Amino acid sequence: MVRNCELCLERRAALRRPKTAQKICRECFYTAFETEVHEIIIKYQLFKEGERVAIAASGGKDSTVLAHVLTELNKRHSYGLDLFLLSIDEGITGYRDDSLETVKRNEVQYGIPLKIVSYKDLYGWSMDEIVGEIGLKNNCTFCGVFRRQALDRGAAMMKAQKLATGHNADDMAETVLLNLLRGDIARLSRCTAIVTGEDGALPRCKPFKYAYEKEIVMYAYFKKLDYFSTECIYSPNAYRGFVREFIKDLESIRPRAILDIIKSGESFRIIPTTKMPVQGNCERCGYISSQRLCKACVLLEGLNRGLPRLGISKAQSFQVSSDGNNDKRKNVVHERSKSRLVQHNIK
Ligand SMILES: Nc1ncnc2c1ncn2[C@@H]1O[C@H](COP(=O)(O)OP(=O)(O)OP(=O)(O)O)[C@@H](O)[C@H]1O
Repeated sequence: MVRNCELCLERRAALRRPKTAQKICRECFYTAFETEVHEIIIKYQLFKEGERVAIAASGGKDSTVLAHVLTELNKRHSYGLDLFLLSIDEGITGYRDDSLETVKRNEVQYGIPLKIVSYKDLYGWSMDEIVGEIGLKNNCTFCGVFRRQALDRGAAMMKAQKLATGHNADDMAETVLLNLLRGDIARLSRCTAIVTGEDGALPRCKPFKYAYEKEIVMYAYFKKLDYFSTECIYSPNAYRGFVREFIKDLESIRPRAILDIIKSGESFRIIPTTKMPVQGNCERCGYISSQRLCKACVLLEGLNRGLPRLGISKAQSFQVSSDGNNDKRKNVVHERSKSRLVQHNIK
């Protein structure tokens, strides 16, 4: 039996909404989804009028829907935002080159400018080259650390005042559980924040913090948005993948589980005596860091010296010096890598 939409009671129901299990029509789904994002933007004051906002755009479903929805809401509610797309080209042949083609089309479709920044230009290394050195295991560490800085640096080049990413509720729940499983209390206490880095140069926000991945996919599908859906060819992160599957299983039994995990994460309070990292700046590049050198500089130094595991090994058995020459194994310098040493300075 065909039922009418539970919200408008007029049009035919076309889908069951993953978040609420309501049977609704497409139009009511679009309205509900967009209204919820707008309400989150207003409630948490994610943007200020006139702000220049970089939308971190990978070409994937989340950031494509984010670019579409932010462009729409900016017009509809007169936010007065100066939006642009910011993409990082990690240099992954057969993956990022294809997804960047999607972002280039999005630039035309949404009528907002696009800036592309590459790892090769910033660090002297593409991910294809890094994987050639380190192999598949651990390559995500390089990619994650480098991307974080690359987004900040790209946004700074474009004089952005804020960065918006497409992290969704499933990503948030996954991060809460991962930090819990790793016993990473410092990260657990801050990973659910909807805005981070407010004390630094560039605050980041997550307008989709409460949006379900399934709804984002549905939105993109019904709106026929142009996005790229292939998984990264270098992502063998089994532990994260297991947590992801676990959350999907929980969601299938009880959809609210995702929001409840986020709520639990938000409720964690760190007892005041817990030793927390003190934020300072990297001695070499100036980027925010709780260590003398930021993680990107340590990883980069390892690559450039032919010791790619330098910043990966848990024991941190190698001392990294501020001039990069003090290592116990300083004689083991890879000539090819040495020639690539790139000044990595963001000051
Ligand atoms: N290469 C990139 N360039 C710009 N932004 C990126 C890039 N990779 C990731 N991001 C940003 O970080 C967010 C989370 O990235 P993640 O790698 O978890 O991908 P995801 O959850 O599949 O998101 P998406 O569907 O947007 O690719 C993305 O939504 C996007 O805003």
